[in-house]
Amino acid sequence: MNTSNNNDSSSSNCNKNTSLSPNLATHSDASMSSGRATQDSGYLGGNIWNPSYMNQASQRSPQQQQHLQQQHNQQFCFVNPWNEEKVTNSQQNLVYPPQYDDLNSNESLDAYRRRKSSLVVPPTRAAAPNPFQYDSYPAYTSSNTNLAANASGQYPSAYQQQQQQQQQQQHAYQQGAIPPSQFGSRFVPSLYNRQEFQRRQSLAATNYSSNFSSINSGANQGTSPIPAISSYRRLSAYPPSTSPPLQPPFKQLRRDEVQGQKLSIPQMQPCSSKNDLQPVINVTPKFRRASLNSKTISPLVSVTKSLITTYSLCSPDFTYQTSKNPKRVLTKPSEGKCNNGFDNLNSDYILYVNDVLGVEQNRKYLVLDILGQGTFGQVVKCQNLLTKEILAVKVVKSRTEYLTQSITEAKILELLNQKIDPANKHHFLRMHDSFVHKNHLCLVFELLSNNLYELLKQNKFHGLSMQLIRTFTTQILDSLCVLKESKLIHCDLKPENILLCAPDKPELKIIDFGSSCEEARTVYTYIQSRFYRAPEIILGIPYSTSIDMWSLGCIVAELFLGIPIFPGASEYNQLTRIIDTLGYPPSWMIDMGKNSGKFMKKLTPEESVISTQKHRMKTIEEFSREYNIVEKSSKQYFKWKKLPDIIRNYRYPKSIQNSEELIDQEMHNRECLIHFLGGVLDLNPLERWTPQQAMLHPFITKQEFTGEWFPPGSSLPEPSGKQDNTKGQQTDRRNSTNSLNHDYVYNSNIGNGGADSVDISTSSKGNVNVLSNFPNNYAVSHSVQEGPTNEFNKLHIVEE
Ligand SMILES: Nc1ncnc2c1ncn2[C@@H]1O[C@H](COP(=O)(O)OP(=O)(O)OP(=O)(O)O)[C@@H](O)[C@H]1O
Repeated sequence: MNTSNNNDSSSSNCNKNTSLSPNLATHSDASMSSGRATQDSGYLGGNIWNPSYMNQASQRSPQQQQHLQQQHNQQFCFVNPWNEEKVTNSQQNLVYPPQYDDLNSNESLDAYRRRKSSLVVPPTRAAAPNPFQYDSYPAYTSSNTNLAANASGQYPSAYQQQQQQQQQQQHAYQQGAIPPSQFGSRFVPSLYNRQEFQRRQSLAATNYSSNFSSINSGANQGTSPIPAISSYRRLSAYPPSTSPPLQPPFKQLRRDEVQGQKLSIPQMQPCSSKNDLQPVINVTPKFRRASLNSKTISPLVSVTKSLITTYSLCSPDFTYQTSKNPKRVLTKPSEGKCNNGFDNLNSDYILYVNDVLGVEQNRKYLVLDILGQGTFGQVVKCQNLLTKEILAVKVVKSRTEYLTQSITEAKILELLNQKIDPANKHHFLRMHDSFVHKNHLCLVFELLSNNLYELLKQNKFHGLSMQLIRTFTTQILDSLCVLKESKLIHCDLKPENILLCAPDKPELKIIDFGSSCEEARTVYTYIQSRFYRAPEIILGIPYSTSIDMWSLGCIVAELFLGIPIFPGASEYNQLTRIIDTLGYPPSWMIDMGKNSGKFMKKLTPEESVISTQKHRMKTIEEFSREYNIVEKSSKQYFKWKKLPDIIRNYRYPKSIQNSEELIDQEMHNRECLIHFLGGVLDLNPLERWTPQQAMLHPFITKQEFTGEWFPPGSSLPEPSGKQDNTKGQQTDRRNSTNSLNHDYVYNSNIGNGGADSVDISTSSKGNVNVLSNFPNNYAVSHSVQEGPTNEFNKLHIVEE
């Protein structure tokens, strides 16, 4: 053998495999002819019939071929499928079939050989029933076999057929037919007419049965003249239309043969229940490796959960440390510019997932994710590694002004948590701890869920149900009652600062006391988020806890409408929207406000003739010209301008649109809400309801609402004025359809019941019944509210 030749070396390997037995060698083609073996190896080592090899072989000189053959004669025996009668090792590979009696005239030799060879393995198929039963098909058996129907017209059973075949075979031998033993290992049990055999012969079938190999060996020794019948039958023995699937999977069998395993062909057995199946369950399936705890793991687990171990097993040099993982940065911008590179430009600490906060002060808060970002800093979800508790940590900006204000927040929360509401009943955020990390004050809070803005967003900015609004409002009012009694002002009440305790419960808590102050120390004048900013703050007059009630009114309206009721784009725009919706504030507020002149103008004597109002808003042009800015006109979010109209005409929930009764109920509730909002969104802070008063309103208490309601302790002699105010018609007398005239005198020294400390003298000149404004057919103009989100559904279910 030419060992310097690649082909030869590969063939040498093949020889090792195929030298097991001549017969097995004949069928070891599947793997060997699958691409790796070259043309020569097909001959030298593969020991298979290979058309390309045959071509090559035919092109070689007889000397070359003889030489090659001699090299391998001692190692294997190739059985030429066509040299049926006198097969010898020396000639079998070199001789073409002596006759091609079924060769089509237009068929090439190669095509013929391909057609005739069962070594061109057909695709694997499902197992078939006993193939002998196919012989009973009349169309086939009548012409080609002796297995015809008996006299009664019935076809013999498989067993009867076998018996019949054996008898026929014996008879045929006696008549001079060539016994299959003379064909080497080849025979077809049911067919021993030579020509017929030659036409239908398949090498594939002849070596699959273990019984069969022993029979063959017996036959070769001449001890068994009558071959036993194999329970498997070659494919080509079936009529084309009824060819049964191959069984068992030949490729696998050949592979097993190559690996030297003794073939054991499963025998057919009757099977009546699943217990008869006796499945073989591998305790340790192939391709599994041991895990570190001595169990085996699947390939899937090894490349997913156990990837690190797998890598380690693949390469001893592989090392892995969690600390070297790239950390996900949570802060934007993430470039370290201040505080030794720890902070970004905005003095925000640059937070990464898996950072540990508070180590310098014996704390260990593992950063998990970002929860929110605000003016004062960032709020991150953390795990206290010492207690395993999941919490929220507010990492305050490192600038002094924020630090000072946050210290105030911490003090107020401490006061609320420990002194004012130790039992945790009044919906204030709980603070657990505080520490300093890299010059940042960190406040540790209980972990809460979504804020109300996020809830509305999830609800596609559609309003919440009345019941849910009531539940939320009651809780907020409860907090505001406590704050008022404690003379504390939150100063930044908005949906973002009201958080659900859990995503599936309508319980909430008030957060962010970073702007809070004592009523007696109202140092800052520029407070509250714009949409929720009270008119007295915009105008610049002294303020009290009533600014929180204004914010509450804006929040309640937003919960109903889904979007802010006063979404001002600027302070000017904010005031314009408020006035458009609710009318002008009382004159004393405008006169008193430090900022009034910025947004308003005193009416000229000519203008005063047609209006009882002393002031008017500057036009956009006037304001823009004066401040050299481009003030844009208000974008209208609602078709209607006045609060009662906006509320009344808001689309109905889908669930009630088909029920007249439910619509009536809804409209009644809306009137109640309008009345409630009228009291809370009173432009006059002195007349605005306190949380205690609002708590008693029918909207909260669910008492019957008759269209009129006066808060206890109210010093207003004419409550109808309140109702008219809700229509935005009280103070905007130019547009007024009814004439009301309240003159208020601010006296901060008088502290009586009612709203805030105020001495009020009123003269009411009109009265309109709210209920009389109900449209007759209000259902017609309402669009349908789309379905709520899942999150909202959850709340809804809890509520209803
Ligand atoms: N305890 C908490 N649990 C879950 N999320 C929280 C918690 N505290 C705050 N958040 C989230 O972080 C956001 C910002 O928090 P917070 O309002 O306290 O920060 P801020 O800097 O004071 O903001 P603002 O600009 O409103 O003053 C909140 O809107 C909320 O979504």
